Order: sequence, then structure tokens, then C-alpha cells
Amino acid sequence: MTPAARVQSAIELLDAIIEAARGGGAAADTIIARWFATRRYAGSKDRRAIREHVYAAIRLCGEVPPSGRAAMLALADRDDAIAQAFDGSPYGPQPATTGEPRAAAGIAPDWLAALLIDSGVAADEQAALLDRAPFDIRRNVLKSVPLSLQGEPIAFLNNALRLPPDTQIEASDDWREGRIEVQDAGSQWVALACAARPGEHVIDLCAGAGGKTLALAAAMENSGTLIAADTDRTRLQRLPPRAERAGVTIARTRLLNPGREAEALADCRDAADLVLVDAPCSGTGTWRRNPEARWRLTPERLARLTATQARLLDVAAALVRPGGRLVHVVCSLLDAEGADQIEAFLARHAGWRAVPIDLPVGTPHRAGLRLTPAAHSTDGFFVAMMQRS
Ligand SMILES: C[S@@+](CC[C@H](N)C(=O)[O-])C[C@H]1O[C@@H](n2cnc3c(N)ncnc32)[C@H](O)[C@@H]1O
Repeated sequence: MTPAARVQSAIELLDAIIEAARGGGAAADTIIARWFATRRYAGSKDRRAIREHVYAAIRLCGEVPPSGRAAMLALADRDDAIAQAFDGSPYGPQPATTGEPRAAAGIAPDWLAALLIDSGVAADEQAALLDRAPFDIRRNVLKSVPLSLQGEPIAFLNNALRLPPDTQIEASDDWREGRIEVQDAGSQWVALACAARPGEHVIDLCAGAGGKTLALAAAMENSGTLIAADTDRTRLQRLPPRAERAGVTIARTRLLNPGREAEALADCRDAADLVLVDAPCSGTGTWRRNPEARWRLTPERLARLTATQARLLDVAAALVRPGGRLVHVVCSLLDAEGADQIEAFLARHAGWRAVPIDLPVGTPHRAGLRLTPAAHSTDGFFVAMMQRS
């Protein structure tokens, strides 16, 4: 494909991604994968270049752009190679007309950028939310064989390595034998923040496909009980094969009904040493991996998420034994999902208090701790621990 044809392809893909973002359709990655599946003429270099154009345009535009062409023209104003592609050649985009509108550049929609500022996330920290994410792995301490993969160590995080972004780990023996898991350093830190110990009774209330469940099991040295619960059957079904590969024997999945979570966990009432609520959230801390998420978030969606988070904290509280711990985690830097939730929880629940988190990294933030791409080179997280008296 010519450079111009690649740019035209990126425009068409952006149009599909914009439409999906407006209508709640598929994620950008899915749309791109489907698009390439029906265009076999695009070689690997074409695919890489088109993907890069698409993601550069998504990163550039804080608001949903009016069109893929307007987004690409905004990128062209900053990148001569892309500007030259608007040449009217066969399969390429038509030249820009005088005064043709460009999409606005920005970090996030205005309402969301304002909420980030209110949450103490300054403009330079907001910009870092859109950096390229590193590729981190966690060494599984349940396997004693040394790793053959090489990578950069991550300060204070003894079992983590940072690898070159395009490393194909799934072809490695380390991955096949369960000696490593792909996990952002921030996720590894928040799993460690739980301070799960061998022999404990632990509930991972929003376990998804089990990224943190497996890290908790490793911290527990595969001893104790570990319930991995979630309302999403598809995600939860991915956990048992991952656990088997990792040699984790203590994790048991439990599928929950949305709104009736407590019923499925009635046997655990007042019993858990630790409940982790890795809550569904806006994901403002993961824009490095998923920059188009900021086009999908609306004030209404955020309000629904914060209501669910508050409800899940209440469900979790009923599962914790006296003296036990409740850890709230969100991969978001919005206070509405983090520090405000903790204050509201403590106001609703007498007999609970926030306790300090014992980690060598993180920035104290109200009742919890923050990790950010700018300060800690991790995804953005808020984590807080409460203890029942
Ligand atoms: C941030 S993700 C969890 C990621 C996972 N802990 C990990 O480390 O990979 C949030 C999870 O909450 C789940 N969820 C949403 N609503 C829920 C509910 N009412 N009860 C339990 N889990 C819920 C979602 O299905 C999603 O898997």
C-alpha cells in the first residue's frame, strides 16, 4: 500500500471507531482486527502503519472528532508525512480544501478534564495518561524455574520485569509453563497492597479473568481459600485455565448475578480476612492502553459506575470478619471513584476505619494511595484499605 492509501485506510477505520464510540459499539482494537481480517492485501508493515495512524489520531483528540478525516487532518497539521499523503492519488485522501475543519486536539472532553483537575491531576499528569504504556510482566513465584526472558528490573518490585513493547511472550517457554503473567506494574502493586497472607480466606469480588486473583494466590503461597467472583461469565471462564497454567490451586470461581451478589456469597458472610473490590470503573488510569475510552465516558455513565462501586463496597463489607480488611481499587484517578467513595463508605459504616497501605511507592491521596503514569510509570490507580473493628 502507498503511504497515502494507509492514511485513507486510517480515516475509514477512524470513522468506524467514532461511530462505535457514539453508539456504544465495539472497541477500537476489535474494529481494527475485523477490518484487517477482510483486507488480506494489507501486509504487516501496512497494518502497523495504519494502526499507528489510528492510535495517534485517537490520542490527539480529547473529544470525539466529527469525522475520521477531520481527526487525520488535525494529525497532518503536526506531521508532515501525513500532510503529504493528502495528495489525491489513487486510494489516497483528497487534498484538504481551504479552511477545511480539523478535529480539536485535547486530553479529554472538557467536563472530564475539569473533573481530573478537581481530583488534583494537573495538566502535565493528564498528558502522561496518554503516553505509550510499557510492557510489564510478573514472575510467578509459585514456579521455581528461573526465567529465560530478559527485561529491565522495576524498582522495589522484585518479581516484575519491563520488556520491549513488541515482545511476543506467548511463544516463550516462560509463558507456556506459567512462570510469568502479563501485568502492569501498577496492578502488581495494588495486589501487593492487599497484603494477602498464606492461610487467609480471601474474596476477589470483581475478579474478571483473574489478573489480581493470580497475584493474590502467589502472595498467599497457594495456601488458604481464594474466591474469585464476577458477574461476567466470559471473563470468569478465562480464569481456571490461567490458574492451571500458573500452578494456582486455591482459586475457585463464583458467578454473581448483578444486583444479587450478596446471595451468591451468603456462605461467606462475616468470614473473609480480606475482600478485594477491584471495582468496575471509568478506566481514566488506563488511557495509555485504551485512549478511545475517553470518547465513550459520559457523566451519566460515570454516575452509574460510582453507584455500582458504592453498592459493591457495601456488599464487600458484609463479607469481612471483625478485624478483617476491605481493599478498594480503581484504575482511575477521579476522586468520585476513589477517595470520595472511601469517605462515603466510612460515613455509611460505623466500626470501620481507613488504614495506611504499606508500599514503598505511591503518593498518599486522602484516605488512600495513588499510582500514576507520570510519577510511577504505571497505569493510574487509586487504592485504599479499610479495616473492620
Ligand atoms: C477492573 S475489572 C477487574 C479486573 C480484574 N480484577 C483483574 O485484575 O484483571 C472490574 C470487573 O468488575 C466486574 N463487575 C462489574 N459489575 C460487577 C458486579 N456487580 N459484581 C461483581 N463484579 C462486577 C466486571 O465484569 C469486571 O470484570
